[in-house]
Amino acid sequence: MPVIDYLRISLIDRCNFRCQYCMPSGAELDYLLEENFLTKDEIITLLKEVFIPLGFNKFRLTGGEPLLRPDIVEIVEAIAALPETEDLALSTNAFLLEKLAQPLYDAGLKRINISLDSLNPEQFDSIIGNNGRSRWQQTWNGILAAHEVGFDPLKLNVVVIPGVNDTEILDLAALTFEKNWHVRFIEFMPIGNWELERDRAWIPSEEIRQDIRQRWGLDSGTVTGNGPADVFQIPGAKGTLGFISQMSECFCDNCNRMRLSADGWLRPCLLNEQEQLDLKSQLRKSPNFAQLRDQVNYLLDIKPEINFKERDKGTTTGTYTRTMSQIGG
Ligand SMILES: Nc1nc2c(ncn2[C@@H]2O[C@H](COP(=O)(O)OP(=O)(O)OP(=O)(O)O)[C@@H](O)[C@H]2O)c(=O)[nH]1
Ligand SMILES: C[S@@+](CC[C@H](N)C(=O)[O-])C[C@H]1O[C@@H](n2cnc3c(N)ncnc32)[C@H](O)[C@@H]1O
Ligand code: SF4
Ligand code: SF4
Repeated sequence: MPVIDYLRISLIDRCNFRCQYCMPSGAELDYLLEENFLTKDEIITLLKEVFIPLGFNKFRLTGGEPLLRPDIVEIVEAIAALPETEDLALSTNAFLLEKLAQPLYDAGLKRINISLDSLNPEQFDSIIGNNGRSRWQQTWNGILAAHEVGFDPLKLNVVVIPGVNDTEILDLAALTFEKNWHVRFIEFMPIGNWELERDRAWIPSEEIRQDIRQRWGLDSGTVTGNGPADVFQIPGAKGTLGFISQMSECFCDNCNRMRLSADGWLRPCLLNEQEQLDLKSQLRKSPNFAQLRDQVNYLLDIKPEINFKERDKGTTTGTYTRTMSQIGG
């Protein structure tokens, strides 16, 4: 069994985008009250007193859109300053990144993963539900700013939606000729938008690889990461291609992570809504950290059982009550 040392920390459940596959426009979402978000100090206390003593040393900040947190730079700075932190990364849609790239880098963030589902501004706007105002250019500027500041690796996440952006796969893959970027194609998961799942489902990564292989060839590649991507490279390209194939190839055997929601619930598996632990309520009373560590340890012990018993249920019967943005995708 792999070591579980990677915590994905959701900082906020809100977002300035409404991606079709995640929180589609019109979907009724119950947002958390701000007073229920874990504060920077509470996050640091949980890391110091609970997670680091249990062996966690890799952290990813996500959401919702984590750059909407006004204290994002301070949170990065505080986690980066913990001597035990081995890896600190962020997932973002890059809309607010142009101004934040440098401060985040200076605060100690070294890795960044950015959602980018299309190179075509109209298509992009329709996927992210732009509400009448184009978001493409500001997002692209954010990506370029991250590149210029020196984030390396810089990963671009593409959720492939059949009939929508699958025609752009070769264009997106071709970005890796010019730039040392890591373009990752993600199979759409049935979380967040039932309509999309029922209509068009997902495209297996191997089909995408086949298209790329036929056009340019495809070798295996390497890139730093803690996640489930299989990495390849077009011969002669500067960057790499990653494939995240949670639907066609189960990667739960190698699962190394847990998730902490913005309101402080610890979730042992993305696709499982049982056995969650409410850390915030305990933290806000008079916390007994030894007891909290025991409770988290228990979740670590039963995690393999949760993974395998519940994953199939999650992908076929549609029992999720929270979207990726609410869980911390
Ligand atoms: N099924 C499943 N999918 C996941 C999990 N974590 C990430 N993913 C998928 O992988 C995509 C990319 O995740 P990122 O936030 O970029 O993180 P990562 O790939 O784990 O990060 P790296 O450390 O850079 O490899 C997500 O959008 C999900 O679709 C997980 O625990 N389970
Ligand atoms: C929930 S977002 C949060 C961070 C940030 N807002 C962003 O978009 O990168 C994290 C990741 O979840 C992915 N995601 C959301 N819904 C998904 C779904 N139904 N299937 C697969 N990936 C999904 C997004 O593409 C993104 O890469
Ligand atoms: S994928 Fe990220 S950017 Fe898109 S709606 Fe979800 S949280 Fe927002
Ligand atoms: S579905 Fe659950 S067990 Fe599988 S990789 Fe994701 S978090 Fe881990």
